[in-house]
Amino acid sequence: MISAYTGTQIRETEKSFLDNGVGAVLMQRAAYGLANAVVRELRGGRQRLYGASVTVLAGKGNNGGDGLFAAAMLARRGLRTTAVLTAGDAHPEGLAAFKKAGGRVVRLTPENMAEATAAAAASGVVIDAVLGTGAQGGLRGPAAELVEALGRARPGLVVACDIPSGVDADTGEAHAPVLRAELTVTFGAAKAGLLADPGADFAGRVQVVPIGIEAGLPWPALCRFEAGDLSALLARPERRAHKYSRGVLGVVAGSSAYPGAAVLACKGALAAGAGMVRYLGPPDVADLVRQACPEIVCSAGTVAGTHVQAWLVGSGLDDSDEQQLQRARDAADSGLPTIADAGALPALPDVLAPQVILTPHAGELASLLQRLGVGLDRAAVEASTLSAVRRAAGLTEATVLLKGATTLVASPFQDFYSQAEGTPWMATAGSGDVLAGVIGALLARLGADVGHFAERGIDPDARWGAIAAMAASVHGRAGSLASAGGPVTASAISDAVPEVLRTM
Ligand SMILES: NC(=O)C1=CN([C@@H]2O[C@H](COP(=O)(O)OP(=O)(O)OC[C@H]3O[C@@H](n4cnc5c(N)ncnc54)[C@H](OP(=O)(O)O)[C@@H]3O)[C@@H](O)[C@H]2O)[C@@H](O)CC1
Ligand SMILES: Nc1ncnc2c1ncn2[C@@H]1O[C@H](COP(=O)(O)OP(=O)(O)O)[C@@H](O)[C@H]1O
Ligand SMILES: [K+]
Repeated sequence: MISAYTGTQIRETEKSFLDNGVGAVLMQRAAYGLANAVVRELRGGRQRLYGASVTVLAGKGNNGGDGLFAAAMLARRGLRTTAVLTAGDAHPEGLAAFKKAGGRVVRLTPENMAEATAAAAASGVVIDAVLGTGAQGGLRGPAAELVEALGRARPGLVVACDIPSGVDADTGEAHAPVLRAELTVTFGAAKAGLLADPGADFAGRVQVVPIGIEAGLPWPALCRFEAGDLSALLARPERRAHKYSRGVLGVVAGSSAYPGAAVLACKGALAAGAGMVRYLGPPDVADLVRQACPEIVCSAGTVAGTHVQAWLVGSGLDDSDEQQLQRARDAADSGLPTIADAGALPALPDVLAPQVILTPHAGELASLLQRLGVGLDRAAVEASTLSAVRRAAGLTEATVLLKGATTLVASPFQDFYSQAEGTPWMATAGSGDVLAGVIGALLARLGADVGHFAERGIDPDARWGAIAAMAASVHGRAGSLASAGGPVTASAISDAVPEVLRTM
C-alpha cells in the first residue's frame, strides 16, 4: 500500500530529526535520491550523462537546498548545470556546494527573465525546486513569471523536487502557474497532494525516496492499494462456497430512457464474481437485462421482499420513475450495504450511513454539496477534489467515492483512498455503471465479513471505504487492460474484470 501524508505530518515527523541536528543528513539523502532519479531518467532515454544539461529552479528554502545539492552531485558527474535562483536568497550550504562543483548561477531578475527562461527551456532536464512543503500559496513575482513562460515553452524533462511548486501538499490544489512534471521525486513518503487531482496531474509519475524518517510517520492521510493488497483482500471463494454465500446483489437500476445502464451494472457485478444478481425494475428494462445476461433473476417486487446481501441503486434511474426511486430509498434505508449511483444521488436523504457508498462524478458531487449548503460548482470540485469528497463524507455520514482520472474515496471515519489505475479512454458512457456493478459485487461478497478485514489490518468499521477503493482499482485495471492504449467500451471494461481478478 502506498501511504501518503500531509506536508504538516511530514514536517512534524522531521522535526525530531532537525532537533537532533541531523537535518543536513536528511537533505543529503533527499538530494542524492533526486540526482539519481535524474540520472536514471537520462539513461532510460538512452542519453549520455556527460555534457547533458540540467537547470535547477531553486527557491530560498530547503526545497531549493535539495535542488542545489542534487545539481551539485550532477555537476560532479559531468552534467552542465545551471541554477536559476528565483528569490533573492538561496539555501547557503546548497549554493556553496553547487558553486564548488562548478555549476553556473543565475539570480533571477526582471531584466534577465527572458534569458533565464530560454536557458531553462533549452536544457535537457529542468528540476523544479522552488517551493516544497513549506509553501504558503502559489508562486509569486519573478518565479511565477518564469514558470508561466517556461510552461509555454514546453521544456525538456521536468522533474519536481518533493512536489511541483504551487501544488498544495495536503490537498492537491494547484495555485497557477505550476510547471507540469513528468516525474516527482518526493522525500520520506508520498504527499497526499500528489495522489489527488489536480496535483496528481502536475506530478506525473511519483517516486518516493526514503530518507530515514519513515519509522516515525503517523497514520497516513491518504492510502492507495497496490496489486499485492488487492491479492490479499480479494480472497478466492472457499471450497464449499455456494451462490448465496458468495453474495447476492440486488440491483435497482435502469429506466425506459436508460435501460443500458441496468445491463452494464448487472454485467459489472457478474464479472466481479457476484454469486447471484437479482434485478428489480420496469418490465421492459427487465426484458433487456434478461436478454443480455440470462444469469440474472428479474422481478418487479419490493426491496423488503427481496433477500440479498447488498444493494446497487441508481445507475440509469429516471427521476420520474417514483417506484424505482422508492426502491432506491428503501435499499439505502435497509441497513444493508448499498452502492448509490447517478439517479439515486438526488433522491436519497441528506444524512445516510457509512455502509452506503455514494459514487458521484465531479458534477454530481457539486450538486450533492450544493444541496447540503456548500456552494461549490463542478469546476470548484475539480480544483479541490480531496477537500470536496472529504466534506461530502462528513456531511452525509456516508462513504463517498468521487470518480475521475484519480478516484478518491472518503469514509465518514476519516479514512481516505486514492486509486488511479485507469486510462482516459475510460471516460466513456456506461463506464461508471460497470464500476457500480463491481462495487456491488464486492459489497455483497465481503461486506458482512468483518473478520476478513480485521485479519488484514483494516478497521472493520472502515471496510466500506476499503471495498470502494478495491473496486475502483479493479475497474481501473480492467479498463487499462481492455484499452491497451486505444478506445474501450464500457462492455469491454466489464469483460476484462474477470482477467484482472484472475491475476490477483
Ligand atoms: N525539513 C527537513 O529536514 C527536510 C526538508 N526537505 C525539503 O525541504 C522542503 C521544505 O522546506 P522549507 O520548509 O524550507 O520550505 P520550502 O518549501 O522550501 O519553501 C518555503 C520557503 O519559500 C518561501 N515561500 C513560502 N511560500 C512562498 C510563495 N508562495 N512564494 C515564494 N516564496 C514562498 C518561504 O519564505 P517566507 O516567504 O516564509 O519568508 C520559505 O523560505 C521540503 O519540501 C523538502 O524538499 C528535505 O530536504 C528533507 C529534509
Ligand atoms: N480521465 C480519466 N482517466 C481515468 N478514468 C476515468 C477518466 N475519466 C473518467 N474515468 C472513469 O470512468 C468512469 C466514468 O464514470 P461516469 O462519469 O459515471 O460515467 P457514466 O455515467 O457514463 O457511466 C469512472 O469510473 C471514472 O473514474
Ligand atoms: K518543488
